[in-house]
Amino acid sequence: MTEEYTVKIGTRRSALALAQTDLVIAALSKSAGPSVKFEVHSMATMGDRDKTTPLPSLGKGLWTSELEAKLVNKEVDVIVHSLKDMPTSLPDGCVLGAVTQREDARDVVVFPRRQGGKYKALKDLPEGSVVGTSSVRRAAQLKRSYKGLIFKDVRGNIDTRLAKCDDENGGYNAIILAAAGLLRLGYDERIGQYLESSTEGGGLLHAVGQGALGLEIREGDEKIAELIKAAVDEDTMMAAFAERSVMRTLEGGCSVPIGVETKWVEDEGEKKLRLKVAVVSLDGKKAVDGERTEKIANLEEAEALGKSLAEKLAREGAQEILDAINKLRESAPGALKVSDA
Ligand SMILES: NCc1[nH]cc(CCC(=O)O)c1CC(=O)O
Repeated sequence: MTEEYTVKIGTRRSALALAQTDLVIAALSKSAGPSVKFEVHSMATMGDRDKTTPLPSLGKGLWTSELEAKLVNKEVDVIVHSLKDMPTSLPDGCVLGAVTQREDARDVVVFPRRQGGKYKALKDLPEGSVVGTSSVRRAAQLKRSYKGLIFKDVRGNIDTRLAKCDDENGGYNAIILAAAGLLRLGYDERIGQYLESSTEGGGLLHAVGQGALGLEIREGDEKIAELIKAAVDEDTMMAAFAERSVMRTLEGGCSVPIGVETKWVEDEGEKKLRLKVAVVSLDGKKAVDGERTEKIANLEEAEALGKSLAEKLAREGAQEILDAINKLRESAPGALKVSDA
């Protein structure tokens, strides 16, 4: 007889977080069968509640810590996170048990509806146009290529940000969002331009883990570890471990300008993982870029690839850039906000 039990799933309460949790439950139910029930426990985390403190000042676990406390005391058994919101070092007793198949990992430009499709790309925007993003990674990389654009904070969940973009009094001529969130919520038609390393006029590298979901579980919980294997996408998981290893090695949190891009490629007849990394100063004036392509067979090799490329970039100037940002964080946290508008 199959044992009947209930798996409690922790998640944030935003529309995107709930949609992502539904995707995971659908994947798990298929293999677990009818004897396993799923129960959703949603909550607003500090990052959801505090809408004014600059993100860099809220610390690393702003989207995750309160859910992890519930995991450790067994109020939930699995947490479904946007992988990019998960710090690279987890609390004692918590492990990243599964990474799901990636949605489009790229960042995208959304233009206000009132502009009526007048602009198709960032390079078409007139000098002095205002671009909304609260991410220093996005702003710093775009400042490299678009000297005439002005960057301004835009906070809130995806619906809030789209509304601010469309608001005539909001002052934005474009905002930057992750493709994954828009696609998962069915806002495909709002995507005005995809940004990636090869974008004409200037693109950017996405956040570590962007577009993938991370399932966090208790260390040693073999039953749940086995259950969630059904949600794993091996290629995404190895790529994500390489990306997270870059971040961990450079000791950057979500508030530092580190961009990555990973792709599985065919190289000399073999399948390899290509990892690109960019570390950029806040003003976009200094940047260190790197790329490496290697055969990767497991998570340890993926982490080793990320670590060795990160160490090389650190020696080539990335450490200097990050040290300057960390010094600023201590002396003037407000300076880490994006706004120069
Ligand atoms: N920082 C918030 C956040 N966390 C995950 C996503 C989108 C989905 C994803 O990247 O997986 C977003 C919104 C955004 O950056 O546009």
